[in-house]
Amino acid sequence: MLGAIDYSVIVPAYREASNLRPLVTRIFAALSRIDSPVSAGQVEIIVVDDNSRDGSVEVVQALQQEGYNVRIIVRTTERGLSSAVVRGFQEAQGDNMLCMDADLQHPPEYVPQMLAAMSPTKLFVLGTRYGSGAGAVDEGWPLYRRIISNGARMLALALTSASDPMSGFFGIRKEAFLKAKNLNTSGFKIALELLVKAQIHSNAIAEVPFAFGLRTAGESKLDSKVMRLYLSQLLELYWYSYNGLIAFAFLLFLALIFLVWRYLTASNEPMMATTVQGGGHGRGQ
Ligand SMILES: Nc1nc2c(ncn2[C@@H]2O[C@H](COP(=O)(O)OP(=O)(O)O[C@H]3O[C@H](CO)[C@@H](O)[C@H](O)[C@@H]3O)[C@@H](O)[C@H]2O)c(=O)[nH]1
Ligand SMILES: [Mg+2]
Repeated sequence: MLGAIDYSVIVPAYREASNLRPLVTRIFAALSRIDSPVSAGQVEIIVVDDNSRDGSVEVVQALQQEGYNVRIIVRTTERGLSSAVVRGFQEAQGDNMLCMDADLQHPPEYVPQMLAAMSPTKLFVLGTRYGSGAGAVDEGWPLYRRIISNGARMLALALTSASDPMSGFFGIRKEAFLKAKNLNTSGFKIALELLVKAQIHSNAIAEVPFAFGLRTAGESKLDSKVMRLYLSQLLELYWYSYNGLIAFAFLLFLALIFLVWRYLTASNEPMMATTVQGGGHGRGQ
């Protein structure tokens, strides 16, 4: 697979050894189809792994030996989805960079279309789970996950016109990525961060409806810490995008949500239980 690399697919991965082979082979199979708008030889895949030590490195080495243009970066001093994506973008050879999850929830068959949607005028491509052509977003999801997903989306409405900045399946042109300064790389929402800080206007966004799959192997790493990080990221982005007054109003709104939540959860607790739970047990992000 020689020739210029125009497209880089960045895959943040933590303990995803069993998903990497199907991911890589399905992406290249989709690119090798006769109707693919992008050819396999133009594409590299970069897995950014946070020292999973679960055999991911060996899987990628085997795929390389079979001729797939894939490499793995193993980070040992940093952790977190968003910072892994940024690291991948920094290492990418292609001018068109796509981010997708390792766990096959972002279907590999959409990759050619997502890559081809980027151009000098379409600086950002977003896989969206909303609108016509998208599969049912939350089929099979528990209620709490649906509420979190929709709540998170609504809170970002005033920051971008993109229909689904939370999908995690998105691409950005290198020149736009380089424009974004002072990125907050904590948590999961790097797409929203880039949409705001690279100042992507609505007419520069291409949207591709897709059906969000179910994870069949490994575990989700989205925990309450990720949600708290998202709220603080939102606050910062409101501050960045608007004047302090609107950010302050948003802070009050968040405080109100918090109070309602405390009230609702407290009413389900015994009278004596004024303090609940210890610290989070999620991975540091
Ligand atoms: N390198 C690295 N990768 C990570 C880390 N945490 C998660 N990942 C990788 O990031 C991808 C998404 O993580 P999941 O744990 O599968 O998250 P999810 O709950 O399915 O959330 C996904 O879907 C959401 C939409 O419902 C998205 O909002 C979110 O960004 C993500 O794409 C997976 O490939 C996972 O291995 C980390 O600390 N480090
Ligand atoms: Mg997932």
